[in-house]
Amino acid sequence: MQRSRKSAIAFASYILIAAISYCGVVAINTYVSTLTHATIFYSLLLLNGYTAATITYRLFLSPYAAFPGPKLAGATYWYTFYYDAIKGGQYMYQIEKLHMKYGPVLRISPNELHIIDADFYDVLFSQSRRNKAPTWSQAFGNPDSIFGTIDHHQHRIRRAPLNPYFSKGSIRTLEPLIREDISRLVSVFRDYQKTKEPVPLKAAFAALTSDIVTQFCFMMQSDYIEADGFNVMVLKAGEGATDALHVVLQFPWLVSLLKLLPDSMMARMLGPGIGLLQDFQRHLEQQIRDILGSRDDYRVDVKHKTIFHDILNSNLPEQDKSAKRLSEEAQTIVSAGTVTTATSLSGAFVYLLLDPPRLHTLMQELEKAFPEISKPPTHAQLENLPYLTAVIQETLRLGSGVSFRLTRTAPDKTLQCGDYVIPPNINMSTHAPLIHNNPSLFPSPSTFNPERWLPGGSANPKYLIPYSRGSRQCLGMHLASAELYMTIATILRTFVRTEVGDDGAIIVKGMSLWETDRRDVDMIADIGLPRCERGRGNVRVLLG
Ligand code: HEM
Repeated sequence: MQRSRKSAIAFASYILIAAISYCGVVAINTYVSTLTHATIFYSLLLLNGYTAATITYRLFLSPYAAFPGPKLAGATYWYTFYYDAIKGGQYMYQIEKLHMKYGPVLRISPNELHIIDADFYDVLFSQSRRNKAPTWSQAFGNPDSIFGTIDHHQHRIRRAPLNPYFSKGSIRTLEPLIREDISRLVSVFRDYQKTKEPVPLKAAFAALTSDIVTQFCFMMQSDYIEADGFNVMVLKAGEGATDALHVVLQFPWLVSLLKLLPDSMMARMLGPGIGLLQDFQRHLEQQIRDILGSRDDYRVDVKHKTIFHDILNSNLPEQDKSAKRLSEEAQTIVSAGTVTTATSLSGAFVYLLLDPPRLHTLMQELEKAFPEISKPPTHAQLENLPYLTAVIQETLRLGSGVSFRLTRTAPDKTLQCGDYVIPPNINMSTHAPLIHNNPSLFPSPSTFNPERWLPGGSANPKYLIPYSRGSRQCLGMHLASAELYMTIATILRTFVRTEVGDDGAIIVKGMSLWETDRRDVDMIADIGLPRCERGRGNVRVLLG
């Protein structure tokens, strides 16, 4: 567009805004005094000037203005707000449509590009210097946690003491704890089997993952597995906390405001589960204060070592060892490590139980590798099972627990994506579900088809990105992997049998879906976590 035409549009916008405001002033003139009228008039005039200048800058002068996309999205954040906050997590789907019109690099807000080129993913989410876009730092209310840390170097420093705790080797030593917790879950499932009550699978798996992560990191026994109904309120509070995500992204100061409210008011606004989360947070804060109070002791090899001991023992600067920051870190780890894996675990059971032939193939593999139920294979042995691995890859493609768009900026590099040259410091984002559901990468993307991951299959592991990549990729990915492999294998092997009927059809015994189908797991909205149809999502099975 030529500069003269752009200026004409800017001028016309200004005139329009001024005219609308003037009409408003004339309308209220009847009701207010002359003095108030004058105040309103000049305020609106100032506001108009500011708005017109902002819009002119965004549309014509900003470094984002060179990229294609709807003008309204480039002019105002209300465009994003409309699709995500008002229409409920729909911007991801609108972005998909806009990519079809505008191409792989798209301006989706005044200061964000969305990029759909799967081959650019490893460039964007790389180990090189990448900052997080500031908008997302506050998104979950923990701006000083590793997740909320904007600057690349500061993120590296803060993450360094945590990496060994979550390394593959460390998770291997954790296997007895994971196995013990899965056995506790099996015992509770046996009670459900006796009473013939449907098992709420997602709540059960959230109890499992929550018990594992709190024991592993904080030596805390939350015992949600044995709690009535698996303490479903914790799952609901975790999910409920993201309900406000899109509003918080537009008004980040709301988080600080909410934190000032008394607990009882928070519970009334956000539901009773928040009370449990608050109890848990208080417990963590006490634990941190206790450790900080015995600063002389934390360097010795304590028996009940928690993640805080590692952070306090590290060379992190003193301000990063404050109780407030450690508490933010702890909250991030627990919330990131609970609902995410529970979503994938419950998804896997739905996909498999709806597909007896594929479940049969998996059961045959498991029975061979795992002949005695009392002697379960290790995580490493399970990782060598090709069909189980394919089932988990396909589950993570279709139903991973994170749907929000991940953002990065390259502060000191110009990046090239196809024909586009992206200057330093531009906020760029990608929605993993849009890559995972791209039919040119994964034909018939909504079909559960583990075979696509087997040797000779069409799927390329390069495009499977549930945990993201680069220096900020999921801290808990090895833990999540151990939980997925060990839980799926143990629960199936303990409760499920399959056989071929006289007519050649596969008969599944021991477990069946209860009032549950794909609608209970298929994502139709992005609320940070993938959200299924309203009123659905309570994945239940009967054990018999
Ligand atoms: C299937 C399960 C899981 C999925 C799909 C998943 C996915 C992700 C993704 C996509 C990110 C990157 C966010 C970003 O780039 O900003 C992330 C970060 C993170 N995840 Fe996970 N996650 C899972 C399980 C876990 C578990 C079990 C833990 C527990 C410890 C965990 C802890 C974290 C933390 C602490 C971060 C922030 C890392 C950072 O910013 O450096 N996640 N996860």
